[in-house]
Amino acid sequence: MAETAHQETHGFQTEVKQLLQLMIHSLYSNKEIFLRELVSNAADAADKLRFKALSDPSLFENDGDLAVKLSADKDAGTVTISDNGIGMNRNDVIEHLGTIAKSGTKEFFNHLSGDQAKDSQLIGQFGVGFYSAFIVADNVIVRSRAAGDDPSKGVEWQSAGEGEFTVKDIEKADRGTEIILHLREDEKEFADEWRLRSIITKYSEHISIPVKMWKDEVPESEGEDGEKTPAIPGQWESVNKATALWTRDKSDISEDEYNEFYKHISHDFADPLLHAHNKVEGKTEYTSLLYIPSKAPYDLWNRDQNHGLKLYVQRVFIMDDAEQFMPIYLRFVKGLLDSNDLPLNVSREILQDNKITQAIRQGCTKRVLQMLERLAKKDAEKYQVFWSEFGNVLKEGPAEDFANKEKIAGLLRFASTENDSDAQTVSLDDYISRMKEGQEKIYFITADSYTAAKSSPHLEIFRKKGIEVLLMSDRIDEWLMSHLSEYNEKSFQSVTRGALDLGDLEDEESKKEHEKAEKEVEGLTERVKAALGDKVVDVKFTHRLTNSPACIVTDEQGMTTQMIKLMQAAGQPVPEAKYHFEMNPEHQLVKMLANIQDESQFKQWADVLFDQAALSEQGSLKDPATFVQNLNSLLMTLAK
Ligand SMILES: Nc1ncnc2c1ncn2[C@@H]1O[C@H](COP(=O)(O)OP(=O)(O)OP(=O)(O)O)[C@@H](O)[C@H]1O
Repeated sequence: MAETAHQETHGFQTEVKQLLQLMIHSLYSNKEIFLRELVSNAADAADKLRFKALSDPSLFENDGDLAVKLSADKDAGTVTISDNGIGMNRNDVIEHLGTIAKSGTKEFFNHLSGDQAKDSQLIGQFGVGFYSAFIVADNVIVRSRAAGDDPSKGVEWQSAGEGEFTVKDIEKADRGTEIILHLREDEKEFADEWRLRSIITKYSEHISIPVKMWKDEVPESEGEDGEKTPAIPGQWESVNKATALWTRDKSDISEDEYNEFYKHISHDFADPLLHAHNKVEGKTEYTSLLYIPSKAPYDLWNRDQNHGLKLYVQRVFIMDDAEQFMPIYLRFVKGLLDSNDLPLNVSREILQDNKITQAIRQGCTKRVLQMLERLAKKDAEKYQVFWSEFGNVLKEGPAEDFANKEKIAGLLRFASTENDSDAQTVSLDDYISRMKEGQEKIYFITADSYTAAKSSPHLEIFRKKGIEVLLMSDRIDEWLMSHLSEYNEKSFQSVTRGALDLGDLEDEESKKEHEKAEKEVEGLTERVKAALGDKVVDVKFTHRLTNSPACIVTDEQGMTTQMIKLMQAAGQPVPEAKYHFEMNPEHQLVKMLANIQDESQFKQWADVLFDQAALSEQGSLKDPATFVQNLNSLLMTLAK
C-alpha cells in the first residue's frame, strides 16, 4: 500500500536530543511560543514558495492564495497547523527535522551551564524553531509535499521527541505542510479554540499572509419581529491583518507588533532594545526595519556567523542573511530591507558589487549609528545595556569603516581614572569636556586587565596633575587604538609610549625642581646604560613617576607592549622589543643608586630596577630566576 511505503527510522542528531531535553525542562513558563515558531515557519514557507514561483509560476498549482490554517480537536487532544507553502520532500524532511543547521551549535551546547534558569535564557537566543512543538506535544506528525511534486511524493514524519523519528511515503493531494500535535496530558488546554485564538492573535498580527481559524456555522436566527437572519456557513476566518508589517504606516504599528515581528525574524525570545523603521525615497527607494537586540547572541564573536538583513524586493522575500547591507562590525543588527530598485532575480553574486547595494548599505549603516547616537543622548542607562553587550564589536568599527570613524568613536565608552570602577561609561566627549587647560591630547593606556591598567606606574604623573587617562583592557583595544589617531581634532597619546610631553601642562616651577633633582644624580644615566648594556636602547630621567623608581617605555613608532603580547599570543613573529629605561631622579632608591661605588653591586641594583619596571609593564620576565637571585643578594646585603 502506498500509505505505508518505505518506512524508515532515523536517530536525531546529538544536538537535537540535547535541545529537546533542555527545551522541555526550561521553557515551561513560556509554552505558548510553540505557536509562534510553527506559524513563523509556515509564513517562511509561503515566502520561499513565492520566491521560487517567480521563475516557475506552475509551482502555485493554481492555488496562489497562500495562508496558514490553525485548528484544534478537543476530543482527540490535537492542534493542527497547516500551510500551502513550499513544502518538503522526503530528503528535506530528514535533513531539516532531525538536525540543527545553525553554525556553532556544538559550541553552544558545550557552553550550557546545567543551571536551568541561565540555560533557558541562552536557549532563547539560540532559537528552538520546529522543535518547540515538543514543549506541548508528546507525539508530533508532519505531513508534507513539496510544491511541484506529484501527490504520491508526500512524506509523513513522526516522532515522540525521544531520540528518533520515522518517515514514510504518503499520498498528499495539497501542496505544503501540515503539523499535527498530539498534546501532552497536562497541555490539553491548548486544544481549546478560544485559547488558541487568543494566543494566535498575539503572535500573528505581523505575519504577512493570512493566519486562519475555522469559524463554525452561525445558524439561521429569527428576530423579535419575526424577521429571519440567514445562516452564515462555517468558514476559515483570518485572525490577522495579513499585510507586511513594514509596508504599514509607522503610526499604525504598536510597540508590541514591532517586538513580535522582531521575534519572528530573529528567533529571539526577548524584546529588542530598539528599532528604527524608515521609508527612504529618492534616488534609491527602500524600506528598512532595523533592530538592535537586547542580548548578544551566543556566537557574536564569530565574525563568519550568518548575519545581515532579510532581503525583500517589492515585498517578495528573496533571501535571509543578506550580509552585503551591513558592515561586519554591526553584525548584531537584525532586520529587513525591502528594495524597489533591485531586480527580483537578484542573487548574492549580483549584490556583491552593485551600486544600489552600496547606497543601501551606506544608508542602513548611517541609520544604525544614528539610532545609537540618539539612544546614548536620550537614555544613557539603556545605552549602557547596549554597550555592555555589543561594545566590543562596535570597537571593530574604526578599522573597518573609515568614512564613519568619527561617528563610531563618538559612540565608544571607556573606563577611566575619573571613576574608580571598571565600568566602561566614559565617552570621548565626556573626556574632552574635562580636559585641563593647555591639555592637547587624549591620554590612554592599554593593559592586560583593568587592575593592571589602573595601577600602572605610567599614570603617576597624570594622577598628580589631575589629568584623566582612559583605561583600556579589552583584547580589541590595542587594535582599536591603532586605527584611531584622533577624535574631534584631538590626537590620542598612549601614556606608555615615547617621550612624555605634557606640553603646556608643565609649569615653570616644577621644571626647575626637575632640573635640580637631575643635577643631584648627574652622570647616573650613563653609568646605568653601561651596566644594562644591550638590554635597553637608552637610559634617561623621567618626571612621569612619583611613587615608582623607574619604568620602561616603548618607542613612539614601535609597538606597545600590549600589542607585542597579543601578537605573541596569536603565534605571530614579533621583533624583539627595545625599551627605553626611565628613572625617577627624585626617588630614594635612585638617589641611593647614584651613591653606590662598588660596580658589581651597582650592576645588581640597576638590573633589579630594570627588571621591576619590566615586570610591571609586561606582567612577566624573560629570566625571573636571575631577578630573584639579584634581589635576594641585595636584601641580604641590606640585612647585614
Ligand atoms: N512549515 C514548513 N514548511 C516547509 N519547511 C519547513 C516548515 N517548517 C520547517 N521547515 C523546514 O525545516 C527547517 C528547520 O526548521 P526550524 O524551525 O527548526 O529551523 P529554522 O526555521 O531553519 O531556524 P530558526 O527557527 O532558528 O530560524 C526550516 O529551515 C525549513 O527548511
